[in-house]
Amino acid sequence: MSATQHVASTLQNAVIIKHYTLAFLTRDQNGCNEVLLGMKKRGFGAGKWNGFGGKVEPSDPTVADAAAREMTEEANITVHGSDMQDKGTLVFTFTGKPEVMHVHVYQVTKYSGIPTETEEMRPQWYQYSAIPYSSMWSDDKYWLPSLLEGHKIIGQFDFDSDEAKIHHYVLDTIEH
Ligand SMILES: CNc1ncnc2c1ncn2[C@@H]1O[C@H](COP(=O)(O)OP(=O)(O)OP(=O)(O)O)[C@@H](O)[C@H]1O
Repeated sequence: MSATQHVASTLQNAVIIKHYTLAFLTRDQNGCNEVLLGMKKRGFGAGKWNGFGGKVEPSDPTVADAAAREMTEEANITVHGSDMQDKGTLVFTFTGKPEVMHVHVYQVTKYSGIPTETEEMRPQWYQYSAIPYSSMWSDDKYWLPSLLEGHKIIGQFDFDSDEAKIHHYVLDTIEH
C-alpha cells in the first residue's frame, strides 16, 4: 500500500476527523530563500516553531480562506485564500485519542504588511539552511524540506500519547 493509500484509508475509517490548516510564507531575500515560522506561545504545540494555522471554522468559506485567516490572526499580515498554494495533506494520530487530525498544508508568497508578534505567535524569518528542526514538531523534518523544494507531500504520522515520539509514519513526495 502506498503512503497515499494508507492516508486515504485512515481518513475513511476515522470516527472523528478534525480539520486544520498549516501555511508557510516564503520569500526570496537577496537571492536567499527564507520561510516565516512562528513560535507558538500557547495551546497545542506551545514552545515549538511551526508554520501558521489552526482549526478550520464553520464560518470559513473555504479551507484556503481558513489558512489565510489564521495567518492574519497569528502574524498580523494580510494574505488572500486565493493565493494559498495547495501543498498536500498531513494526517496525525495520537495513541489513545479517538480523533484524527487532517492538516491541509499550504505555501504562500503573496502578502502585505509586516509580520509582528501576536498573542499566539512570535514570527521570525528563517533561511532554509537554518530551520530549527530540533525545536519543531518531530514530523516537520521529514516533510518540510520536500515542501520547500517545491514538492507536494502526503503523509501520516502516528504519535505516542506523549505527543513527542513518532512510532510509525508514511510519506509520499509528489515530484513537481
Ligand atoms: C503533531 N504534529 C504536528 N506537526 C506539525 N504541525 C502540527 C502538528 N500538530 C498540529 N499542528 C499544527 O499546529 C496548529 C495547531 O492549531 P491550534 O492552535 O490548535 O488551532 P487554533 O489556532 O484554531 O486553536 P485555538 O484558537 O488556540 O483554539 C495547526 O496549524 C496544526 O496544523
